Amino acid sequence: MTSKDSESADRPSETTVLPQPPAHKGTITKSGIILGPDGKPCRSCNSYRDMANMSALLTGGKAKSTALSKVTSPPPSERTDCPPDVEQLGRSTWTLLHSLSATYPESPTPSQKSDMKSFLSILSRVYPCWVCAEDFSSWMKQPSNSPQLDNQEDFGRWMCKAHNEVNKKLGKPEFDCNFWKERWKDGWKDGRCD
Ligand SMILES: Cc1cc2nc3c(=O)[nH]c(=O)nc-3n(C[C@H](O)[C@H](O)[C@H](O)COP(=O)(O)OP(=O)(O)OC[C@H]3O[C@@H](n4cnc5c(N)ncnc54)[C@H](O)[C@@H]3O)c2cc1C
Repeated sequence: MTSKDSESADRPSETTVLPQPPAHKGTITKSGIILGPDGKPCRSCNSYRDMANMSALLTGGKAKSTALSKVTSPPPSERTDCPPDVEQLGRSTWTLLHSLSATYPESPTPSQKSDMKSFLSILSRVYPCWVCAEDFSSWMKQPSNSPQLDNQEDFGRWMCKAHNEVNKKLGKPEFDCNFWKERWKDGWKDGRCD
């Protein structure tokens, strides 16, 4: 066995990585606050803003010392090191995901394709916002949405389509995927990223 053979033997083949349900689940309260598996408000599933609004509604504007109010106040403006809410986590994750597509090979090897397919499958199970993970996982499972990994352009456009799916769900404007490379790889033609 060559070192290349043993390397590929250690890797999961494309067919062995089956989509699984997200690893951690919780529930959604009637008031719309997403709880984690521990029954507490899930910080990475809600925005600080939504949790603060909900807390104000529940307490009639007065803060109470409950599990909810402990995570519902927006982070004090003087702090920049608070745990991420669903929006901060999302922005950071999209930055990673689009940057992965921007540096994906033009002609990937079978094992590079397999690695990326595994990564996306695992991400859709372990993403800390469990509702986001569930939706992302079921979207990817549809045959027309399976990751396009034959080359960098296909992957960049697939990632843009995946992100637009979430944008649509959240009522945000869709991004024009013709510009994915300017946004995430080359910089805009106006030179302001140089
Ligand atoms: C896999 C995944 C699933 C998510 N699911 C949910 C969810 O179910 N509920 C929820 O509340 N939040 C979810 N989020 C978070 C959500 O997508 C946003 O990240 C968050 O709301 C912050 O949005 P934003 O407006 O700051 O910009 P983001 O949507 O985070 O985008 C960051 C930047 O990417 C660029 N961009 C936008 N769209 C595209 C695109 N299609 N292609 C290329 N570049 C683009 C823009 O320049 C934008 O400023 C999810 C995030 C991820 C990674």
